[in-house]
Amino acid sequence: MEGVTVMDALSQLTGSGGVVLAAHGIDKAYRRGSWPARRAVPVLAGVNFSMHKGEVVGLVGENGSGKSTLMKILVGALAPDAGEVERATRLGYCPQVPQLYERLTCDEHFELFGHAYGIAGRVERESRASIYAALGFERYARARVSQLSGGTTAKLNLGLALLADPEVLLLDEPYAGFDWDTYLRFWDLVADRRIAGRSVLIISHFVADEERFDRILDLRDGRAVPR
Ligand SMILES: Nc1ncnc2c1ncn2[C@@H]1O[C@H](COP(=O)(O)OP(=O)(O)OP(=O)(O)O)[C@@H](O)[C@H]1O
Repeated sequence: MEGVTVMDALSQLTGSGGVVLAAHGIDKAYRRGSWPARRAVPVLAGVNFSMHKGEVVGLVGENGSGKSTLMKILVGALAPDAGEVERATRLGYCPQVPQLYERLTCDEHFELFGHAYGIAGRVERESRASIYAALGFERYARARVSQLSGGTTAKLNLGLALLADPEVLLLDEPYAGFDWDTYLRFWDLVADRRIAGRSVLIISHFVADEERFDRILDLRDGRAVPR
C-alpha cells in the first residue's frame, strides 16, 4: 500500500461494489459544566465504520448513545477528536432537526438547494418532480415551511437530501413523523436506490422491519457493533 492513500484505495473499490464511506478510530467527547467542574464526557470511543455500494445499513442505539454525533462526523458537519473519515463519493444528509427557512416555499427550497448542489435548471426540476411524486407532497409545492405539518416538513427535509441523487444518503430518524402510507413509500424509495447501486444509512431509535436492512449496527459504549 506504500504510496497509495486510503482514498485511492477506496476510489478503486467503489467501481466494483466496494467501500463508499469509511471511518476509522473515531473519538468524540463533549465538554460539560463550567469551570472548575468542567469535564469531557466521551460519546464515541474508537468507532470503526464502513459502507459499501448499494448497501442499506441501520444505525440503532438508545437515546444519547451518539448516533447523531456519529452521523454529523460522517458528513463532515462536526469534527472528531480523533480518527478519520474517508468519503469517496457525494453525500446527501437529512438531519434530525430540519434546517429549513420558515418563509420559503417547498419549491423555493428545491431551487435554492439545486443552486447549492450545482444542478439548477432542468435536472433540478425533474428531480424535484420525482421526489414530490415518490413522497406524495406535490400539493404543498407553493406552501411556506411555516404552514407545513410536521410530516410534510419531514418529507421536504428528506427530499432536499435526495435532490442531487447522492451515492450515499445519510438519514437521521427520517420516518419518525411519517404516516403509514408515507412510511411504505419511503421504503419503496430506499429499495429503488439500492437497486440503482446507491447506499443508505438510516438512524433509528428502534428498527421495526429488520429485513429491510442489509446490516444493522448497534451503537453501544461508544462503539458500533454488528447486531
Ligand atoms: N453539542 C453538544 N454539547 C454537549 N453535549 C452534547 C452535544 N450534542 C450531543 N451531546 C450529548 O452527547 C450524547 C449523544 O448525543 P446524540 O444526539 O449523538 O445521541 P443520539 O444517539 O442521536 O440520541 P437520540 O436517540 O436521543 O437522538 C448525549 O448525551 C447528548 O446529550
